[in-house]
Amino acid sequence: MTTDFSFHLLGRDGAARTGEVRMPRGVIRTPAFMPVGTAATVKGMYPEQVKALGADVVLGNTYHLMLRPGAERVARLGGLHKFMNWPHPILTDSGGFQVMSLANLRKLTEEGVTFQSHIDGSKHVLTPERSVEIQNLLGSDIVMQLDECVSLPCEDKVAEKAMHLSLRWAERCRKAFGDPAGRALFGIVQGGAVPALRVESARELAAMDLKGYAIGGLAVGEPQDVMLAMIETVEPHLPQEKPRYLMGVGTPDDIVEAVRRGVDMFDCVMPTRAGRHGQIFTRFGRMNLKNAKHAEDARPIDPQSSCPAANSYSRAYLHHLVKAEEMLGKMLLTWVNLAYYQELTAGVRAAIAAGRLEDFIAETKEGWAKG
Ligand SMILES: CNc1nc2cc3c(cc2[nH]1)N=C(N)NC3
Repeated sequence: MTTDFSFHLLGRDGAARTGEVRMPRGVIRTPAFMPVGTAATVKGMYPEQVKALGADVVLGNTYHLMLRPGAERVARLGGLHKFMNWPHPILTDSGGFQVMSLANLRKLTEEGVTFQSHIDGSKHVLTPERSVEIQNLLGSDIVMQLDECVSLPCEDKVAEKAMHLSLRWAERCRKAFGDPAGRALFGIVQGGAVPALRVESARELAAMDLKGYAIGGLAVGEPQDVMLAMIETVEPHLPQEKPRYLMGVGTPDDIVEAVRRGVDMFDCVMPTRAGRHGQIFTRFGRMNLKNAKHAEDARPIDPQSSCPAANSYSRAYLHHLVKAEEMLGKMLLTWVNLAYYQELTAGVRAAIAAGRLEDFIAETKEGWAKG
């Protein structure tokens, strides 16, 4: 077990890469999909199940955990890994995005952001230093810088102001984080949909020599071609030897297209949230089990899937559970989706290692189209 944090490129296929992020709590095989565990739980899943699916790392959220149960309380109880019984790597988001999307009465200044909790209206402050402190209290393995997220579309000068503030906050996070063994601070590239701003952000962050780089401010409703164009703009300015993480992305198609363009890590609430609402992702494409056409379909979702939820329950039964809004329906379909996302990323890793990513993507998209 290593005491350091290191990234090893094990294979390439065009701009796509496969590798390993090695750290004390375990190895993250890339391209990696990180299930979202916002409030110290991957909703509807046992941690043992999440691990058994092949997930090497889960995501936690500073914003949610600082409000409830509180970062100091989690620290007093031994840290987030012990608290949620996930002894493997955890990446925590900094709160930058959630404050903008969830909190009330926000006031943003150079110092940081003050806001009211969406849970009980209590007042809170998040500065770069406090965000790093909270993530340290949680015991996070990969800490994200605090950034200012703008919602798209926005005026260029708004994106520029937010990008420059985020750079100054990255520097403050770097100073507050220091260089603790086995842990990493990732910067977040901002700049809205303005190529020149994105390039400036990437180059300034690369100069800070951080352990990894996220591309943020995307997957906020912009069309896929805008997101992919932004990745192509930023990618050449990010160090080849460090992990790239596309925040909040995405559908299976988003993921394979972003992998093709050099992204290594992903997180998205899509598989868990959609599963709770009866929508699933499979190698045959998407299905909505609310649809009456499944009411008497005795077939499992996918007999070839290794996931019990996909190979041992009829579509009719799952349709019934979804219509009845039964807890088990949410659990089984979350399991189906996370299993597929892990199966897809495992397939991508193997395809890159074998130099056949383009064939794999073509075969995969053919499967989705057949339905
Ligand atoms: C769902 N889309 C999404 N885009 C994101 C973008 C960011 C993020 C989280 C996201 N989620 N977290 C940040 N700290 N900054 C950028």
